[in-house]
Amino acid sequence: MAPERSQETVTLTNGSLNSNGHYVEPLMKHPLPDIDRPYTYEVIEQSSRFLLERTKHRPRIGIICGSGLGGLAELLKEKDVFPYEEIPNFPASTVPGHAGRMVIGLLEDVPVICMQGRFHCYEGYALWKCAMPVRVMKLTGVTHIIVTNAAGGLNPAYNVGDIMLLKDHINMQGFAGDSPLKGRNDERFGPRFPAMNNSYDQRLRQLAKQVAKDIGIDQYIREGVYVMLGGPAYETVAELRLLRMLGVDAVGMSTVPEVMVARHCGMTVFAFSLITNECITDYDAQGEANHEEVIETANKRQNDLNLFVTRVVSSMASEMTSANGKNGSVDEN
Ligand SMILES: O=P(O)(O)O[C@H]1O[C@H](CO)[C@@H](O)[C@H]1O
Ligand SMILES: Nc1nc2[nH]cnc2c(=O)[nH]1
Repeated sequence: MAPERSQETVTLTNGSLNSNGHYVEPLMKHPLPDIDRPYTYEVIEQSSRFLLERTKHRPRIGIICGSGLGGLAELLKEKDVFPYEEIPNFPASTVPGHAGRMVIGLLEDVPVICMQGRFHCYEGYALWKCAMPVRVMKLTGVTHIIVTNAAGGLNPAYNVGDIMLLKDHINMQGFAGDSPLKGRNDERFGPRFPAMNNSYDQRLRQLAKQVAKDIGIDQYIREGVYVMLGGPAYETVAELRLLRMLGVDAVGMSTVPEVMVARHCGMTVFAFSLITNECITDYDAQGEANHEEVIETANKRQNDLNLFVTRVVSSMASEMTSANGKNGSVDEN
């Protein structure tokens, strides 16, 4: 139907024609696809308030447990456990090896908030949704985050069972125009254009290397570059060869959105990959990547990793105490 003309403008369902007869789209009325509509600050606040009202702990350290690495959350004392389906606005965890619970409690004596299971974009979630729990943690008072993952070792010097401290990442989805920070920016979280160099805190990497030495696992420690691909398929030989040329050391399907959102809201980040399998870059190789091997390696390395993370958390909390007199807690309990 032809629009009704008035002298100055003509109103259409979604916009108007200006006096030159050009269609003018109304600002902000355009329905955005879900991918461009991250949760508002108020929605994130609702999730964090839900947690704060149900726990006495006030952690400043958050932990995201990667595939098969959720056993760490079992070590927490005086813990409060929140299945994701009970937390307002939380997506559901669908991957084996990801329990799907937020666990808040004491690791040794340090209060921590721990994601026992994370969200991946291959589960069908937008990148901002995969990373939304990081903002929830932020609004509960978290200032330092430990992000862990299971990854394929692409650097030929790496062995299965190694622990690669992330010194950098390649945001492959970003090359294609996707980002967990895409869409409207709310300055209460962070700036429109955040810097991403120095994302992986140097001081925490030093501290972790010292911890590894102290507990006798320094021979497994590596430092390298992680890439996140969308998954869920593992990589082809040609893709892996390309990634190696780009300087990638370990390949996974997570972490980058969480780290970007954490840096955007000013958190200090420490991240590591457990190398759970060797990336196959040889056309004649018989083996194939599979999630069972990933979980099996994670289970085998669980004890070392639990001790490693526990000690890293203790050392971080000591440093935070010296810096501001608080034992890794927003308010002393
Ligand atoms: O990154 P996390 O969640 O540790 O898991 C990794 O392991 C799974 C594949 O085996 C993928 O989800 C990949 O991202
Ligand atoms: N993309 C990818 N993710 C993984 N997660 C654990 N191992 C791998 C791997 O080899 N490739």
